[in-house]
Amino acid sequence: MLVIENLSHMFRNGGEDTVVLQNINFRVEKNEIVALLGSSGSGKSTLLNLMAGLMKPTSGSILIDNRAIEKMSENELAEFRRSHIGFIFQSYELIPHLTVRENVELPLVFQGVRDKARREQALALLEQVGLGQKTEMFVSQLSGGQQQRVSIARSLITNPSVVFADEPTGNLDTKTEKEIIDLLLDLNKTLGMTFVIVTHEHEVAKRTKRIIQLRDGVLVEDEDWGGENE
Ligand SMILES: Nc1ncnc2c1ncn2[C@@H]1O[C@H](COP(=O)(O)OP(=O)(O)OP(=O)(O)O)[C@@H](O)[C@H]1O
Repeated sequence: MLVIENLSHMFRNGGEDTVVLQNINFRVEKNEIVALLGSSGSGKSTLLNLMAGLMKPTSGSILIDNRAIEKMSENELAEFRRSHIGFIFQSYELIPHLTVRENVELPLVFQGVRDKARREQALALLEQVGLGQKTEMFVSQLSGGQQQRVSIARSLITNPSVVFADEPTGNLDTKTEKEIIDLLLDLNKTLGMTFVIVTHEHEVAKRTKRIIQLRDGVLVEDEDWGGENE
């Protein structure tokens, strides 16, 4: 359902070309949870930006649900992103003066979903991420780990085909990091949600069943090692 085909990208700065991704190929099936691992400068952010349709690749293709996103117009892409792709960011990107529930509802506001239906879906997801008691608090009153749970609930509310998590535990302590990855593994299992977790930490990556590793813009390893519990 996410297919990366012969993907290459270069940046052109004043006559000089920097090749950042070289002929990347992999596919992520529906219901999979994978880690995209690489050290700083390996090309993770560039790959993520391409997969999320935020940039067009120099060559190659990104298919999500059999649709080549690099071929879409800006409008098509904006609409496709809203309904097919979820995001989780290192710094949560929540709106501090809205409540927890309002933050989670926001993507549905943009889709024109009615009040009552929005509220019900948001409350159900907040229950699922362990924030059933905090729905009417402001996000600024929550801990980092709780804020990341809100952002996870928000990423799921449109029932996307894939959720991209960009260093989702980068701002969290080790214990909270473990809890957040536990939650993503649980949501993968219970909802069948597909996650791509971008990280530079091997400790985080090895908790998923499959690790795709980038080095200097090249995919050096794509290992399905069975996961920690199997
Ligand atoms: N706009 C740009 N112009 C030129 N080079 C760029 C540009 N953006 C990124 N790069 C280069 O591309 C390479 C990969 O960068 P990228 O940000 O994708 O790596 P990363 O693995 O995400 O690193 P980090 O974990 O530090 O964010 C780096 O060498 C970087 O300097």
